[in-house]
Amino acid sequence: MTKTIIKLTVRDVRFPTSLEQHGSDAMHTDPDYSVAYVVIETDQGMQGYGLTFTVGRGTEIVVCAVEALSALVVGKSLEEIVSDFRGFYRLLTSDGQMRWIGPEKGVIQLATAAVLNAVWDLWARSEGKPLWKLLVEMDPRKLISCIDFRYITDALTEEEALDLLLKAQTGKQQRVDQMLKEGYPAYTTSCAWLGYSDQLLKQLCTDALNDGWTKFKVKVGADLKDDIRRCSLIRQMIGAHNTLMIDANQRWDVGEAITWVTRLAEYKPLWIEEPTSPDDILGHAAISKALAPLGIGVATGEQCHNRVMFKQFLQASALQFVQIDSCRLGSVNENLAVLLMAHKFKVPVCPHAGGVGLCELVQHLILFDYISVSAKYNNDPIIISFGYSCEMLESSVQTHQYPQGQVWKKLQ
Ligand SMILES: C[C@H](O)[C@@H](O)CC(=O)C(=O)O
Ligand SMILES: [Mg+2]
Repeated sequence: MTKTIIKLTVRDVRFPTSLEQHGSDAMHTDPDYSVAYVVIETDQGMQGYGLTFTVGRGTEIVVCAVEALSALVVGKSLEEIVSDFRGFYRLLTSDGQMRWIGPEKGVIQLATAAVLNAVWDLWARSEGKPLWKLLVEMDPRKLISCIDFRYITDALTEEEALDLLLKAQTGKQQRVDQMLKEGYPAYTTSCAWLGYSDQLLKQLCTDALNDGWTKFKVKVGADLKDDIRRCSLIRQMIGAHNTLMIDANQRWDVGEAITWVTRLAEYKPLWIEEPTSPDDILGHAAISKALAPLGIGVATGEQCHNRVMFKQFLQASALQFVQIDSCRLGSVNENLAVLLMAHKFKVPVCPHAGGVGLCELVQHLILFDYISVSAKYNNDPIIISFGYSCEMLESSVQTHQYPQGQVWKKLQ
């Protein structure tokens, strides 16, 4: 029986995280963690949930962009979409008029991500599977047919991508069993947001260590003296055996990044994340080259707006860790392209997940990457139910809806 999408709703949902500096970094000093939250509904009464992450003001613009795309979705059946998912991806990203405001970047790509995340969620739910399982059990040819290879064939052709997936079939069931038993390793960013006091950092770090965390990310970039103090403090607390990463959220120029990170090298960070503009591929290449002798890699991706950018970062050896983002790229379709390119270029994938819903969504993608693509992993349990884990508690959506939700009314 066909499932025709008859309705799409989108809401602006915001959490006032800036009040306590949760999520703060060197560039986003007052983020209110937010989402444009999409629900699609079929004529059979089934729903699919999708979202894209934002940080407060501006969410209303993403909501408008989702509304602009909705006419391309409503009226289509799920079967029609997934029988030519590449074509549907193109329909959304290559609309003769709307592509001018992208293409495949910025607000319109965030909106594409929210809509397509809802479609993938609907597809997984209609199959009664969590998204990762839908992907892992899908025929490799079908998976490939969901990817738009336009602009990336100089780095990865369809045939090569299929070959990578077919090769990774070996040992797949073992990896599924291992993941169900052990889960996939994760890192925490929650102890060391830039606006946190040293006292709070210490307390959160102690709690995280007690909970078994072994990998910690610290925000840096605003003040070198503060960074030295905070990195020294956290390194002392976690010991030499645990992993430290640092994240500057695009704060520096290229030369400044090299000098600053060199000053923090004694704390042995595994990577510096987003040292400079997310669009500066050659700048990232220069930073990578300068920091390699110090054993520090460059990570980026949370604001890397499409597969074409990732392609060039990989071709230019400008990053050592690929940070896919479930809501920045054009949903699962575009993330599949990036996972496969990263595998071809032998660069590990460590997803970005600081934001509403991102941890929930990206766990599906990294499980797929480990089981069906890279077969490489570095160990923390994860819990997943049906779909793409995008559904929010309706009570929470209503309380936080901007500006009419109770939480926001109280703050006015
Ligand atoms: C504004 C966000 O909290 C950002 O700082 C998240 C981020 O950079 C990360 O999780 O990495
Ligand atoms: Mg980051």
